[in-house]
Amino acid sequence: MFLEMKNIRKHYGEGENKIEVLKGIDIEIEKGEVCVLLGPSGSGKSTLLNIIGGIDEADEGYIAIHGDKIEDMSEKQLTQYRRKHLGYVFQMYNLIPNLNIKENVETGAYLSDHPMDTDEILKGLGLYEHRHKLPNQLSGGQQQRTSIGRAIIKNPDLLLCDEPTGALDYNTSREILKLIEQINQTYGNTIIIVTHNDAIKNMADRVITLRDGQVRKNYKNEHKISANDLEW
Ligand SMILES: Nc1ncnc2c1ncn2[C@@H]1O[C@H](COP(=O)(O)OP(=O)(O)OP(=O)(O)O)[C@@H](O)[C@H]1O
Repeated sequence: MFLEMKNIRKHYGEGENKIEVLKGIDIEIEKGEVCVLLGPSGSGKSTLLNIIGGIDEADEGYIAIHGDKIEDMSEKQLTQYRRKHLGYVFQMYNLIPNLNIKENVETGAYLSDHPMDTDEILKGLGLYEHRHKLPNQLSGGQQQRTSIGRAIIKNPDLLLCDEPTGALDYNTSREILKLIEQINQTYGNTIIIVTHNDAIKNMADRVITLRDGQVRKNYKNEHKISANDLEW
């Protein structure tokens, strides 16, 4: 199993303010799967993604990648894990405003052992001609493509996408989802997409729904369609 989560629990606050955000999550994801994580606002999706990403810590339970438990890792190993295995795509792109598009993509290669060629990535993303521009000179879709470039330049085993289309219109969203699909097909990386958009589950290999900090549904999608055919 590529990614295994077992009895993940997480709370925030103490006493009267204590909220149980994740109440014992068990999930297994195979290598190369596109997994869509759905659930209402506040159900714990981003918290779970941040725990998988090693940015937040669970109170209980464990996450193992390739059989290596994250909780057993030293700070140094955790840094290695983030560096080697993980790419992160955020809803609001989080680009560095005073670096151009090429430089923003290159920040993702920092400290990576075998980064991919930046120009190749820029060409694949349709950003090559814009490479010398600053983020605020590009559309939302182009900025999101830049942030995807930054996440994939180190060719991560695991690509985590938190509402990657949340700020985009229908056509641009579909373009971004097609890009994510193409990355999965080309590099075989495992991809987790957190979204509010129910339609995106149709392009997934695995669909997981959270409600109130628990897994409500977890199934393999036998009738996967291409991102190009998604409608909402
Ligand atoms: N750092 C934090 N401190 C306190 N409470 C938090 C923190 N992060 C998240 N929460 C709370 O945990 C709950 C789950 O939040 P989370 O962001 O994981 O949900 P979500 O399913 O991703 O929601 P959304 O779809 O709105 O992004 C919410 O009630 C939120 O207010």
